[in-house]
Amino acid sequence: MTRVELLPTAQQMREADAAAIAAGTPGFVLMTRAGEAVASVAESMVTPGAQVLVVAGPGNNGGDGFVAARILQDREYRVILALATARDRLRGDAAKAAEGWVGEVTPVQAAPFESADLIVDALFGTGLGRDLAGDARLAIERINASGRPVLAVDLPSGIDSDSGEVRGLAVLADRTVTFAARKPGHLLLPGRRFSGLVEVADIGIDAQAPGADRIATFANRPALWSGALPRPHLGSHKYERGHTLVLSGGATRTGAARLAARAALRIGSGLVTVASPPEAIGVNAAHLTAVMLRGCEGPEGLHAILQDQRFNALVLGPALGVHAATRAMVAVATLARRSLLLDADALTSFEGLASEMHQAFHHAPTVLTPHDGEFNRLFKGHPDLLDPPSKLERARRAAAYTGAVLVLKGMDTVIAAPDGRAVINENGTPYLATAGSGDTLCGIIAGLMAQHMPAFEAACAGVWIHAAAGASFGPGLISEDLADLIPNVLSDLLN
Ligand SMILES: NC(=O)C1=CN([C@@H]2O[C@H](COP(=O)(O)OP(=O)(O)OC[C@H]3O[C@@H](n4cnc5c(N)ncnc54)[C@H](OP(=O)(O)O)[C@@H]3O)[C@@H](O)[C@H]2O)[C@@H](O)CC1
Ligand SMILES: Nc1ncnc2c1ncn2[C@@H]1O[C@H](COP(=O)(O)OP(=O)(O)O)[C@@H](O)[C@H]1O
Ligand SMILES: [K+]
Repeated sequence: MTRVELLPTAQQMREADAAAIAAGTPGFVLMTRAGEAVASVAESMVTPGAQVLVVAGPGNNGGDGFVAARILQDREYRVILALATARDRLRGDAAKAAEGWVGEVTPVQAAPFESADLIVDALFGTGLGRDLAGDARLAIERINASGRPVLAVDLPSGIDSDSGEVRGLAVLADRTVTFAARKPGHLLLPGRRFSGLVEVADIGIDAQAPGADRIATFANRPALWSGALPRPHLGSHKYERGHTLVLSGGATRTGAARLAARAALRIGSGLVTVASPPEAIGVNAAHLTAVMLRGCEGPEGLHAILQDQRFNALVLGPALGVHAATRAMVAVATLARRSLLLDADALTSFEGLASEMHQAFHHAPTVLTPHDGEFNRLFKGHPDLLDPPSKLERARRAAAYTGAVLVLKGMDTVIAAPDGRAVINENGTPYLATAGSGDTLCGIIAGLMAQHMPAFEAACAGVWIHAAAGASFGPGLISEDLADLIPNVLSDLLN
């Protein structure tokens, strides 16, 4: 929890590997340490003397498998080594590791998958370069059909290290031992689901320095943003803690705004006002206490309210309606240059009109919070933003395109900044998939921005706090609960 966790790309791992070798640790020593780590986790998964099937591929991932096989054999496990390539095609350290294996080498077609007590998947790791076919694919089909416990070396074979995508087919592992650092593919779906429990083994490589491409991806941990969390001081007055304005929908669609407003107040925004269309004033008034209420009719109404400079953060979108008036409100809010959060209908109103958002948000802190459906609608007609199979890449490109911080929601929420920084969240719970939970997230993030937290940090913190609040409640969670769970999460973070 206390350290920032960089998730290196496969390329950054190769650079870190080369740096360790240049600093005096031979590649074969790194491979030996990797194989030792695999062997010790394997031992923890079986009883003494168990039958372990190591399935090795053509590269260094296979090399790690050969080392692990030798160690387990020395420790008197019954090891069978199945190789998914011709032995004479092994090169470099992998060939050297294979020389250390004195047992038989079984072709994968003949390997006893179903009778193994444990299968060690050492087919492919960070070097997977294309969709699977041939012997390797057959081996994965057999592993998955066997029903036996599986330990993956570095990554479940078939999972793309950078994107978490399945390249044709992938091993469904119970556990994964990875080296030096987790990779984005361990946190992004579907890779996260295929990886099982992931352990990181220190093999003497420093993978925490971004590589030459400088594009850094991090796991969402408090260490990234807790220093920027707002902390009121003795002399703080409420206006210093910001004033969040949340736009309400019409008479039958007011709940979303109130959920966001309450969350903004709980996260510490000094004041929160719901701006309501005249016909919904009554229903909003009946439900609001600490949150204030103002009448607001359309874009002109919003323009008039924003003459008061103290409104410094806005939530626009939840239940506002999909129409031109919502687009006009977004234009008013953008011109007003306040911290701005756009969600739901504010995004869907721009369906097929994303070009109107091109570089629109560079002038003030702006956060967009689409789920996949909203993202796909918003960027319809922009294959460069929609087509990359990697969620990380889609979010990064959309952030660069709009100039806003992009929060692409889901179980593996990605937060991307226009400058290329990106963060993957992992502390959520499926209980957050409940009506109104996204509205609460809007209020949390806007409330943090109202307190002058920078947009990217506010988005990362907001996503984490929202998820921690949901997870702390668990079964039965409804979105009305979420705001009131924030204080406990906050006090853990601030103390
Ligand atoms: N970096 C480090 O710090 C350390 C890394 N270590 C370990 O090395 C692993 C990375 O090794 P790696 O680079 O040799 O790649 P790896 O994953 O074995 O696969 C490459 C091979 O697969 C082949 N191939 C690719 N796609 C294919 C496909 N679809 N279908 C069929 N073949 C395919 C490809 O062949 P080619 O593309 O050349 O035809 C090549 O032969 C890493 O995950 C970790 O376990 C540790 O030892 C210690 C330190
Ligand atoms: N399976 C899941 N695991 C973790 N978080 C989830 C899951 N499903 C949804 N969420 C989170 O719940 C929230 C739902 O938001 P959204 O889809 O906008 O719902 P709504 O419009 O009903 O408020 C998002 O923050 C999303 O990341
Ligand atoms: K593997």
